[in-house]
Amino acid sequence: MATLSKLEMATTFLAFTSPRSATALNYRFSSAAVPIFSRRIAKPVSVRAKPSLLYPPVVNSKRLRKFSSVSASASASAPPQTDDSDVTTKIPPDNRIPATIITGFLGSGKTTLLNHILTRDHGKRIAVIENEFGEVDIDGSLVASKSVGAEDIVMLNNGCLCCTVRGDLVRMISELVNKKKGKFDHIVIETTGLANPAPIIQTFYAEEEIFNDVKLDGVVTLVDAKHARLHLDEVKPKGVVNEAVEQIAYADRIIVNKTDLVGESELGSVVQRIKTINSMAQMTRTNYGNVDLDYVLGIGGFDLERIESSVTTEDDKKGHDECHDEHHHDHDHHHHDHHHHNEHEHNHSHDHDHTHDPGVSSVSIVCEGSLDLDKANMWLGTLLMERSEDIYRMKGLLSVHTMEERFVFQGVHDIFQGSPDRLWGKDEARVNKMVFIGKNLNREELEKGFKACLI
Ligand SMILES: Nc1nc2c(ncn2[C@@H]2O[C@H](COP(=O)(O)OP(=O)(O)OP(=O)(O)O)[C@@H](O)[C@H]2O)c(=O)[nH]1
Repeated sequence: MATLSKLEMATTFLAFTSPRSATALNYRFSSAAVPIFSRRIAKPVSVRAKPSLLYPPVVNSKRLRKFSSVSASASASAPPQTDDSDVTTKIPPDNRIPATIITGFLGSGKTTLLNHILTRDHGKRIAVIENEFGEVDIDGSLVASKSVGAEDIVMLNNGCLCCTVRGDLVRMISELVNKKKGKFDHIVIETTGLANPAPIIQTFYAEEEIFNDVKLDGVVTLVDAKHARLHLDEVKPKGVVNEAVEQIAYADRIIVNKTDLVGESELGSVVQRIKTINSMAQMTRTNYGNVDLDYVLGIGGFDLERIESSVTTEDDKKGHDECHDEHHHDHDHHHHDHHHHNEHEHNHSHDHDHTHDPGVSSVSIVCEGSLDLDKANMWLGTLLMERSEDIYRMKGLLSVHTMEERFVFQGVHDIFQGSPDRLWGKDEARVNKMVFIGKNLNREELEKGFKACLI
């Protein structure tokens, strides 16, 4: 894993560069970086004492595709790197091999979907990585491997991708890339039904040898319409994650499968429940994983240039003059969830004011206006530092005062990617849009923090 030099480190987190020189950057807020942030944030008097997320310095183009970790040994007093060149680079083209993670609870239909993908005529050569517990006859379950499709099917056995065999996953992907580059166009990874997708997602950012050649295209989560509620509502002992909830929380696309086994109202209730957890993902309903392949391959769920589609809600399309008040939702008191989702019902008469949701939920903020750069850096930087464990995913599109371009960002826990994208239109309303998915999200706190950054 690459480590930033002291100079790079200092300039990475300080807001010295001109807006024109801003370009894409990936960060990981390693625990080692925390003391540095804490020290700086404790002295907010100095501009230097603030982490800069929104105006990252120019980094050389190779760096753009490299993941960098931050070391605590860096000196905060290193001179700033300035670059006044007229850098027009925005988000550079990304030619890395896309990889899709297919996850979902036990029996939800992951292998069925994989077979569907492999047997369809899409012209893509797909390498498959299967993760199963125990001795499983791969050819038995993956009928497609006998016919057309899979260029390579490799198997990770005896362990869960999220823990013991993560090193094997890295080796496998590296081997695929080194030995078979050019022979396949896409990698599909099927996880076990009990996997938590987070460590798998993080592998794509944390391992430099993977990050440079392979990009995460998206997380597709299968949900068994018949049994989902049972799994989602299962009360786990304190500190134990509910895998079914986690799998939905990290998803870019959700496939509610096995709809032939349930009635409309049961299906509607499952769909509502899913939306409380993840309001960002697109959702579809089907049987036997029968979906368009475009729905699962080529998603761009982690691409900065495709942030807008995930943060644009139905309400946004109708226009808005002021900040959305996302607490206008129906609340489900049987569980700890609140319905922070796009197809929400406007309920102005609610008399409860829960601000702290102990479950996994989504919070969206949509608000017109421009942000003060320093304040926004401080807010996002602090949020990442203090709440990254709880914030599973976030995506946003911001309007920063003095910045002609929109600023787009996405994050998974302590991994943050941000970049200016296109220019704001002359008559375009400068609307900020953000979605957070995570645990213990306090909507009011998030909204208050954001609003305090507005000019
Ligand atoms: N009725 C019905 N059965 C389905 C549907 N999709 C898949 N199945 C069946 O459900 C069973 C489990 O499907 P799989 O594709 O093996 O599920 P999986 O998620 O890979 O299962 P695990 O690997 O055990 O986690 C199989 O018998 C499938 O044929 C569906 O939409 N409706």
